[in-house]
Amino acid sequence: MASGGVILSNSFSFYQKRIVMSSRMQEKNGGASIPHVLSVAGSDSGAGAGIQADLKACAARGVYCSTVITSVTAQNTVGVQAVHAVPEDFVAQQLKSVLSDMQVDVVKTGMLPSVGVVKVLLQSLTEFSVRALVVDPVMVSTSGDVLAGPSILSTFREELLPMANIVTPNIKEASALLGGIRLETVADMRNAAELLHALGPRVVYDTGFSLGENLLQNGNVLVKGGDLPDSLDAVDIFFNGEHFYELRSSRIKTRNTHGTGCTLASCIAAELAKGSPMLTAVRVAKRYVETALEYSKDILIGNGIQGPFDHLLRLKSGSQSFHRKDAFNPSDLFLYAVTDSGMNKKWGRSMVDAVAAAIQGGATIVQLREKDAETRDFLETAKSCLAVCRSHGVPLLINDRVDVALASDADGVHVGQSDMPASVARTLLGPEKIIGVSCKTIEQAQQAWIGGADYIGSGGVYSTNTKANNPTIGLDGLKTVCSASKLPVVAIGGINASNAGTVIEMGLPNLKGVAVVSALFDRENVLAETKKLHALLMEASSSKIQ
Ligand SMILES: Nc1ncnc2c1ncn2[C@@H]1O[C@H](COP(=O)(O)OP(=O)(O)OP(=O)(O)O)[C@@H](O)[C@H]1O
Ligand SMILES: Cc1ncc(CO)c(N)n1
Ligand SMILES: [Mg+2]
Repeated sequence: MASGGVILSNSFSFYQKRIVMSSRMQEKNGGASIPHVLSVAGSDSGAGAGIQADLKACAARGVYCSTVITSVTAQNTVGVQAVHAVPEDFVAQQLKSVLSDMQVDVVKTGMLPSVGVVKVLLQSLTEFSVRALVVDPVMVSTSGDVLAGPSILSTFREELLPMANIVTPNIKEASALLGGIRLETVADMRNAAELLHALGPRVVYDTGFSLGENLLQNGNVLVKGGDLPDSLDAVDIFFNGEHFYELRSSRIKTRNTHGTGCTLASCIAAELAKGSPMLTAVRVAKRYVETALEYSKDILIGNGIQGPFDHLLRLKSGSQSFHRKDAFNPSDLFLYAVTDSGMNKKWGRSMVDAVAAAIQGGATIVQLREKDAETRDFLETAKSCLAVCRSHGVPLLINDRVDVALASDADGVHVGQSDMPASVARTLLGPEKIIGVSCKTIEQAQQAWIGGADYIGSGGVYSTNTKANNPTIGLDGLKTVCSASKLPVVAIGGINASNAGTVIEMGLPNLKGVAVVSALFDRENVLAETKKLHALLMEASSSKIQ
């Protein structure tokens, strides 16, 4: 059962036909299928919960998310100001548009504002097959506003829950579904999970990907304890019909918990779409919510009691987009300082002092090159140098170590031919960071361009003792690479005050500057040497061959 396994269920036998059809279509198109969640939910104008949370959660988990909007809410961090239900036949139309065209793996439901909408959804699920149904039985927002009234309870209980592979009520929703029973302790939550399991959900779930003991899974219940009174941990109870699992994480002290429920359910759906077994999907989802809350605990959006959090873990002030003024500017390559800890140690100065002096002397970009440092020390040095560079608007790149660049939030990396390929570094670092690649040949320059680099470093132009076994390419080699490169070039290797002028005066196309190590750092006075070289480069630039 390699793809599209047989789904067994009390009423979902129609699944099989569709799965055979869809795998045939995928074969015909020849493309890879992408894990796909369809969120059937309401819109939250404040974008912390509902459809917006679902889209962000799926994006963060690397899964495609299509959307059927059941209701539009005017909502913010204060509460829900108004609700406008989308007509049922229009919900049906959206479902048909998505499901008739796209291969959806998992449907996740949020706000279903009327019995009619639930019926429309169930009808669609008899026409188009999916692998699993995740039901978040949204009823009341944290602000106390009603999102689905009590008239819907019996439809949830009798028609929706029996179709769900997992249902994820919070404490209030579990209580409402069970006729208003009291839920105040973890023991009450266990009891509720068992009672809800008896109502359904009992659809047998097949990931369709993995064989073995995880292949078939019974319907599941997750009672979420985010709102459990007096609880130090955030405790959720998972029950699969056989075993209870008490899933605990630390309770993050934050006001930014709006949309945790929607996010958790979407993340479960996303993991199922990737082929995870149910318990794994739930554990990953809980860990993801905890991580996102911890990251976002101090962000401030809105003036109400419950704020949204950051699903993509990128908004915190201090992330680079707040500091760098603009994208990579090739003229920053003009005087490129590459550090060397051995040299700085020899002259009795710290790396930060050396970098500060180089910047003061006119260095336009700095690369931190640490071949022997322990990772922890390298990271600390990177952070301190970054503070200096940021305060002067000078980009800081890290030699070779993409992990250190990421951890320190430096402006980018410079990689050699035997380091990580530029394309992989680009995937890890994202579109904003700077990537430079050392290239000796036209082919390497071409490859750097294809891989998404921003500039290339070409050399060694002259022989140098900062790099062992590094053949020089000379001025001719530099000329060849510069003429063919689609990227800006910085010349490197044995360049100093006595030869920098010659390099610049050649007027090579794309050559934007020179990179130097010893000429700045194997000297007693870094500030004076950098100033001298800067003046010389200015002079040479004005007289270069046009
Ligand atoms: N402060 C917190 N720290 C850590 N985890 C939390 C916190 N608050 C909620 N959670 C977790 O978030 C998930 C969602 O639980 P919660 O009970 O808040 O759902 P919900 O009420 O449906 O959320 P919402 O209606 O705001 O979308 C659960 O896994 C819960 O344990
Ligand atoms: C649209 C919408 N769906 C779900 C919730 C529950 O958080 C909400 N507040 N708003
Ligand atoms: Mg909820």
